[in-house]
Amino acid sequence: MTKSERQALLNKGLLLPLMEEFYTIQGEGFHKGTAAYFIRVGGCDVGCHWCDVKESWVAELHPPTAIESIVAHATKYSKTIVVTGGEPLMWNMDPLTSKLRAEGLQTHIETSGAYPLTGQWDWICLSPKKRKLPTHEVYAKAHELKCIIFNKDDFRFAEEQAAKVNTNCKLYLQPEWSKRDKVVPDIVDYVMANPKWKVSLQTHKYLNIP
Ligand SMILES: C[S@@+](CC[C@H](N)C(=O)[O-])C[C@H]1O[C@@H](n2cnc3c(N)ncnc32)[C@H](O)[C@@H]1O
Ligand SMILES: Nc1nc2[nH]cc(C(=O)O)c2c(=O)[nH]1
Ligand code: SF4
Ligand SMILES: [Mg+2]
Repeated sequence: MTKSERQALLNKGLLLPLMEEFYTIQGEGFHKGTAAYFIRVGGCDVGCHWCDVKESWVAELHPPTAIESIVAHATKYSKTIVVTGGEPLMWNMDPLTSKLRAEGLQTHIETSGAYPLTGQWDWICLSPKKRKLPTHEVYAKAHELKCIIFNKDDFRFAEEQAAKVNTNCKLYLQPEWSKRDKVVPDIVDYVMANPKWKVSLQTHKYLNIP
């Protein structure tokens, strides 16, 4: 395959830069505790300074992988598939999600929402970032809003984002991992005072699983 043929397939979402795929327990948010197969797609230019997967950022470092092979692996492990990254919405997610759904699998996404929403999703976890805000469409369609708390201004940002999502959207505050000791007491107080929010922890990091 020539370089331009490969690029054309990436542009269509028929190949995706695959960083890793693994079967684990969803650690975060509404589906925390549920066994799920994770597909981590490379490429992200949002640039969160505390990102826990910076190795994902440069798409070219991850092999362009046929979606048929990603789906074939996924079907062996789980009925619940979480597509994450990197920022998965930098790629056209229509072909991957239609193949996953054709196999009867539930499609979940973890996204900043900073790029146009593609794909058919059973669950959208939107985690907005100040540096590159979500699109209007993803606010309307998100099932879960998961705001990361690194400092006190992030509570203000979280409320601003909560005002933009649909009324059925579940609301979560999740401590930034490196600041957890400092911010957890503030999150606890905040959720007790504002019970429309729930706490989300990165439970996989406490369990020492991927
Ligand atoms: C690595 S991101 C990939 C998906 C997408 N780019 C996004 O940000 O939603 C997956 C989830 O981890 C969260 N996350 C990343 N780094 C974190 C950290 N240091 N502490 C807590 N959550 C973090 C993100 O906000 C997001 O909800
Ligand atoms: N166990 C586990 N749960 C997760 N939930 C969201 C994750 C992500 O990086 O998107 C993640 C992850 O990396 N591992
Ligand atoms: S948007 Fe997601 S993957 Fe990209 S830098 Fe931020 S947390 Fe990391
Ligand atoms: Mg993670």
